[in-house]
Amino acid sequence: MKITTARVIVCSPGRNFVTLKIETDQGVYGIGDATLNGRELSVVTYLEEHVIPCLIGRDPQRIEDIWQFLYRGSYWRRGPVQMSAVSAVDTALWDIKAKMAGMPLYQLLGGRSRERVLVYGHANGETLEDTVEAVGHYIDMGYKAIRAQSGIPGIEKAYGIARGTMHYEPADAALPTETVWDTSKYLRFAPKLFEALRKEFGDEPELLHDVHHRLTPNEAAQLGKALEPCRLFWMEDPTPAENQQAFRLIRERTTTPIAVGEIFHTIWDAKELIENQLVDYVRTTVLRAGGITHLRRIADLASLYQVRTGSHGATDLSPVTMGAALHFDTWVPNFGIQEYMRHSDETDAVFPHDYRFEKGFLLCGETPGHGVDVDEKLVAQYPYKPAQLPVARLEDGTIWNW
Ligand SMILES: O=C(O)[C@@H](O)[C@@H](O)[C@H](O)[C@H](O)CO
Ligand SMILES: [Mg+2]
Repeated sequence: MKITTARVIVCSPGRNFVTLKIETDQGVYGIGDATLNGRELSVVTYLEEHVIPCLIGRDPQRIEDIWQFLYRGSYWRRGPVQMSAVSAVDTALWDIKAKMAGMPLYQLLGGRSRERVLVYGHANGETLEDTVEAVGHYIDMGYKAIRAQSGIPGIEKAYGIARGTMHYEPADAALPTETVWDTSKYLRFAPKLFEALRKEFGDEPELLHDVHHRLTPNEAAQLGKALEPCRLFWMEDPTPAENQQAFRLIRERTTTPIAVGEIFHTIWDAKELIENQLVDYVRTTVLRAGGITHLRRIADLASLYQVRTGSHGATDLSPVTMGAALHFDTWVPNFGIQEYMRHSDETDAVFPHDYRFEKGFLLCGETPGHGVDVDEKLVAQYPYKPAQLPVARLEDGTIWNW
């Protein structure tokens, strides 16, 4: 069996997506997601100039060998551009293998570990009251777990505040939008939000919160401690994880569960955090860390330390990533939760898929492969639009973590 062609498909049905389609001499093809939000075209070039020429003529069944070839063979290993490209290839090859076997992907991975995949939705509001209302809306839709992000009094345009209630798109302009951040206002406000949510909705719903790398370890410990009575499912990315040891300080001071990893690219980014049990959930997904092949290694390491998965699932990861992630989640023994930020109707139409939402859970389909395709005719209606992620500044103008 041979790879005959591989093509990169760029489209913008509401937001930009980069998709890889690998075709074979047996008529079977596979689809992978290579979207790197705000830096999309760098991955397009990496794939077109450096990866695709190496794929033509290769046996697509040799997934492991192709992974090693692309990872080790580049010499310049790791990083978001390379690993998004490797992820797309790997996802497409698993799609091909599963289609050849006539099985849904989760069967090839080892079969079903659960009937359905618990997901959390995104409730956002400009004020505390709006956010409480938005959480109520998700509860009404059947969600069991909800992430709450709110505007903060005195801060204009902080992270995570959606324009509508259902869709949030941070990459909103061709040049980065500048947002403002103030840690002390945030630290005073966040516990009030979660106290109000518990008061309104009681103990039952799982509540999550994304700190988006904004705090120092000490501030993160203060927040975790203040949120303990509100019993969060997790506090996400409380501080940047470049220094993995920074999490020791947070861990020693609070029992609020911690999730990290949406910007990790390999097992090395997560290794110390996992081995020292400094986090509870690892959020790395299929698209960011080398596809199914490498994510499986991260999950296996995590399972030795009772760390569970909590895959990133924002809308900049296309339905292709969501489909593959759901097969992974259906199999992986140490599953925790899956993020599910709904795609727009245009996006869903461009990427026909067989997964579905039911009462707070997602269910992957039974179609052979990962169950997601790309409609190449529709794609032509949505050309690429430059869009970058925002930057954050403190009130005095200092650049901060976004
Ligand atoms: O947890 C999340 O979903 C966020 O951190 C993302 O929305 C993130 O900001 C985007 O994926 C960036 O592209
Ligand atoms: Mg996040």
